[in-house]
Amino acid sequence: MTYLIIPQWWNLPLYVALIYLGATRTQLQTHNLYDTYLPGELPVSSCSGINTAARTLNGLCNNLETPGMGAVGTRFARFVPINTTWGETDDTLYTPNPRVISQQLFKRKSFTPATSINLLAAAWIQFQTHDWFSHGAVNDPDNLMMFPLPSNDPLLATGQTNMTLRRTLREIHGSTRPATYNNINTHWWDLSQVYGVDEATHAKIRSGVDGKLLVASDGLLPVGADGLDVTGFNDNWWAGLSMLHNIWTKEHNLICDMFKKSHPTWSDQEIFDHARLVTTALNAKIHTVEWTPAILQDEILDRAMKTNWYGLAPEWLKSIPDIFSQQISEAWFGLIGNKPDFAGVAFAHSEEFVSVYRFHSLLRDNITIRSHLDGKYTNKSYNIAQYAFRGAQDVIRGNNFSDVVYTFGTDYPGALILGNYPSEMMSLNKPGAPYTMDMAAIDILRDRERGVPRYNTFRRLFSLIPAKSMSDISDDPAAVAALKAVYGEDVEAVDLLAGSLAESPRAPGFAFSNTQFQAFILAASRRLMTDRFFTTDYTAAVYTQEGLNYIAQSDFRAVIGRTVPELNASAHSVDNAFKPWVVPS
Ligand code: HEM
Repeated sequence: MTYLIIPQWWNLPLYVALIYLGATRTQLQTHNLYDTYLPGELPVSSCSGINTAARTLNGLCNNLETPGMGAVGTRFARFVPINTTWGETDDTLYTPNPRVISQQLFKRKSFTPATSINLLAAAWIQFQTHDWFSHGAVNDPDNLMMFPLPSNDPLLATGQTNMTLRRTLREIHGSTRPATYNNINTHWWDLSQVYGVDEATHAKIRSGVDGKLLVASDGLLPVGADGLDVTGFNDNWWAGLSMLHNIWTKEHNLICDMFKKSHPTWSDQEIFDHARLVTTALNAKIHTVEWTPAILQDEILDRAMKTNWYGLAPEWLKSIPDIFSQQISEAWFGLIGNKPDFAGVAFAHSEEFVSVYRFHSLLRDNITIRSHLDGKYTNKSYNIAQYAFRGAQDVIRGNNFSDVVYTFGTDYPGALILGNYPSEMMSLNKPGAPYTMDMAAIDILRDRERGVPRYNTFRRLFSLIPAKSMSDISDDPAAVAALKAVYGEDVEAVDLLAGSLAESPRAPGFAFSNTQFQAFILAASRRLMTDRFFTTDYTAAVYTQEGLNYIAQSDFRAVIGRTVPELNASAHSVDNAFKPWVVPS
């Protein structure tokens, strides 16, 4: 297939643009899927004795032919050829100095808001990434990366001279193949951040009655000895995550009530399994047809995402026989309930996918709680140190839950641009971590360490036109000057995150760059089209018709209205719950 790159595809007429995005997905499926397992390396598992009509905790047996695919602890795949993923070595690993990039290029001097979305949208994407992936918080204590602080660094005054970071835990395959990294969560889109991926965690979150998850007497998640909410996955915790885990726990429990009523003889486990399927699919639908069109506010994107879920065909034409090729069928009928599509490569998230979601600039320096009754700010304000980790509880339980959710619905996150990375994230003290973290420097170093290509190589490998000079990256002279101050004229040295934050033009309404969007095109479809529970088994026999109807009839506004009824009207003041809610004047 001949593929023609159209840099500003968003200027094409709607249907031409949709065809172009479809062709781009095919191009990427052909050139950007690389398995990191050699044949026979993936541990063999069996599905005998497993209820294959339900999602498993560890992700085993989603794929019945290859039961281990996407399971907890399996390797990240790659979106770029394996021989390009060696990971940088000392001669380039620390160049330019990650701390210089952090302080000169990324650091927020004043807050620039992203005014097309609300703070819910920021918490939401981290909540989703915790479903899809994590390299884990442990890292390798015996293998450190270390680089000197730049000569003008204020930290030198404290006596600190270097910055240290533990390497990511990895599997080394000798000198012929690059190291690989394991996902400590399941790769599947299965809401594992809510349900957990192992028996011990899962046992703590179940009530044991009618399929429901455990909540405390105030209706919110219980708190563990570590001061964090008891839920499936609570790493890098903050108020936004606590809020969403609470909402989805409540939603799960409401779905249990529905099933208990219609199937009074079902056991706790039967209700749980069905409620998990429905809750998970509803979450995936909301992400696909609501969150994405909010963060990428463009008519083409809106249609493309709805096509992914529903297909282009009107309902009355959906009963015609599917005699089409896979691609036409996916566009006509949608991915959901269609045949699975692996494009010849086993499913797993990739390192490159992790990298394009380094969205720490979305975080606000302060969250000030508003009253949902009159929209006015209260005197309760929390900086990052106060709203992160154990501080999440102070926000969630120190206020009315409805006021917290209202605050997230009405306030803006930060824009994903240069110079807007919260400075508190550059001196982050995570409980249990061996050092204070400069998250901006870490974002840069992790990509280099894991062999994620720098910006221009990334563009080349993703069928995008590479930049010839800094001014090809951005049409904003200030951004170009900032890039040059750190990278000189060396456009090949620009890191993926730096180039992405600097990049313009963007499609109007896009909160992130077209370079990041290219990886998104591939991943957004793939996590749906490879999952048995979104394809072959998206049926009434597995979900129940009642379950399918529930998913079809719900959006995030409805979820908020059900789980926090006081906010029903506020959530419905907008056509999409991720757009800033209308505050009464
Ligand atoms: C206060 C809130 C947050 C805190 C405390 C936090 C903290 C962290 C920490 C400590 C890491 C691991 C650093 C390392 O590699 O050593 C990390 C990684 C990451 N964070 Fe955040 N983060 C927050 C919010 C967010 C948000 C809103 C996003 C948006 C998507 C995000 C996306 C990521 C991604 C993609 C990674 C890489 C994960 C991996 O390597 O598997 N984070 N964060």
